[in-house]
Amino acid sequence: MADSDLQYHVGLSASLIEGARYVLMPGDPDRVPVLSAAFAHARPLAQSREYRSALAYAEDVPTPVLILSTGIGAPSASIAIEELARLGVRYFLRVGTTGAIQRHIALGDLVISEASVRLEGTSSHYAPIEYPAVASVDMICALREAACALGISHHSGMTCSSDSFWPGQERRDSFAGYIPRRFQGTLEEWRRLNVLSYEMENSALFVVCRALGLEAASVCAVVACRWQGEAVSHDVYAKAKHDLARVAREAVRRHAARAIGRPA
Ligand SMILES: O=P(O)(O)O[C@H]1O[C@H](CO)[C@@H](O)[C@H]1O
Ligand SMILES: O=c1cc[nH]c(=O)[nH]1
Repeated sequence: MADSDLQYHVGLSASLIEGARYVLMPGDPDRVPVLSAAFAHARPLAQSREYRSALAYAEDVPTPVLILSTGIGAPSASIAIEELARLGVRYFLRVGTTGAIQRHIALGDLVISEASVRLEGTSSHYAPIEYPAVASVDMICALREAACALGISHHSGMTCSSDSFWPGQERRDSFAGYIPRRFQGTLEEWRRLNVLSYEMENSALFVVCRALGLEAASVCAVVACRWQGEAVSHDVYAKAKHDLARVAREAVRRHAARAIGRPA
């Protein structure tokens, strides 16, 4: 493919990503070097808007692994999926942060999302609201196995993806204490429905990928415990991001070992 396939937003082309089939997708561009460091070799690729990228190599993964930040929120994540799919990427793993709403989940634990509540608007541009936002079973298995093998505390289950950080996640410290009526009491409702945590991109990732025939999953580090307060812990994140990177890399290795031989 010629460089005319340079994708408008992510600033990448097929030749730049060297046939990568997997992408690790953090929200925060600063997580790209952290994820890169989990691989034996990695090099920066491009920086375009919120999309910072690197290409990583692992001896036991047949193609390079792309790492690309998506910024905050579902619209920019959906743009990244569309543009990378055009370049041949097929497996999309979000490597994010999240706020727990269940009391048995501790700061620094990882949450593997099996499915996510669609409290965002982007996914409805791809499929009606009745369409479930579910992750790839094979990728969930690879994530669980990776976390177990590395001895990293983790949970798997439902998450909730909100278009806003404050009202949609019913944060009591929102400016002027403003939470619209439709979100009042929702944190407790999701908690009683066994939702594990809030973040902002999972459901769009799962719906867009399912709709387009791609595979997706998500692992997030818990940086807030909402029954303890609204604060997000930088100290916890500083340690947990390395656990996230190790689990992501090991999950790709395990998934790729099984995916070899599958039709492209
Ligand atoms: O840390 P990342 O991956 O950005 O994920 C979470 O953090 C951001 C909000 O602070 C949202 O993008 C949310 O989903
Ligand atoms: O509470 C949190 C923490 C991280 N990301 C979110 O969206 N919410």
